[in-house]
Amino acid sequence: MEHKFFPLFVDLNDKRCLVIGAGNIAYRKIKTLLKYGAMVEVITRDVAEDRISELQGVKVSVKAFSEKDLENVFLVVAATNNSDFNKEIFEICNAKNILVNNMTSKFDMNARFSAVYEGESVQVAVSSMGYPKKSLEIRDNIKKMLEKNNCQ
Ligand SMILES: C[C@@]1(CC(=O)O)c2cc3[nH]c(cc4nc(cc5[nH]c(cc(n2)[C@H]1CCC(=O)O)[C@@](C)(CC(=O)O)[C@@H]5CCC(=O)O)C(CC(=O)O)=C4CCC(=O)O)c(CCC(=O)O)c3CC(=O)O
Ligand SMILES: NC(=O)C1=CN([C@@H]2O[C@H](COP(=O)(O)OP(=O)(O)OC[C@H]3O[C@@H](n4cnc5c(N)ncnc54)[C@H](O)[C@@H]3O)[C@@H](O)[C@H]2O)C=CC1
Repeated sequence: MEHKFFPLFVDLNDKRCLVIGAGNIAYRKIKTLLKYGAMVEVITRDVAEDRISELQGVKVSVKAFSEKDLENVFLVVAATNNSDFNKEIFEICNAKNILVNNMTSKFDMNARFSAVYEGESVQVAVSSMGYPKKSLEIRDNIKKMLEKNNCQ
């Protein structure tokens, strides 16, 4: 369903975040979560991206996902390449009021990642309702503007 999301800055430090799926894009999402201090766990059918196994402090379980895995989880990333399964994960998490991102959809999630500019004393997050290319372009323009005006 297409509707506006509320922009919110969330403290992920020491929060349990569960990533389901372990491919190339999951790797990028995990790196982002780690950057903000999250405790990341991965559940996957197989590890398609080897760099995930090398990440310090990330627990990887090669097993089938079950609803029990959601206990005390703050944020879930549905990161498989199976959009039907990712949608199912979204529906389960949403019903439990768990934050859930879905990397194979524009709408079937309750939390989207954004295109971020990190300055020393400013953070800018851009979302374009599910269209990341547009967000990246706007983020890059904002970055230039802030740097030009010495507003980092
Ligand atoms: C809805 C959302 C859900 C989510 O993943 O959170 C989503 C969904 C999808 N992205 C897809 C593709 C790509 N996404 C990127 C990049 C990023 N995508 C990010 C966010 C979001 N992507 C959320 C909306 C954000 C918003 O509202 O603006 C960024 C900003 C943040 C991040 O992921 O951390 C990060 C940049 C990080 C950085 O560089 O700083 C690239 C480029 C690249 O990889 O280099 C491509 C390939 C090029 C292309 O195809 O555009 C597809 C497959 C489309 C298809 O196959 O057709 C879907 C699914 C779909 O559209 O159905
Ligand atoms: N949101 C975003 O930022 C982006 C999303 N995409 C989308 O991402 C998808 C491709 O993602 P990649 O990471 O390249 O995939 P990949 O093929 O590298 O990895 C898929 C992973 O999902 C796991 N998996 C699949 N089914 C599973 C199941 N039932 N249970 C548990 N794990 C399962 C696999 O074992 C594998 O680890 C494409 O559909 C594309 O549309 C692509 C670019 C960016």
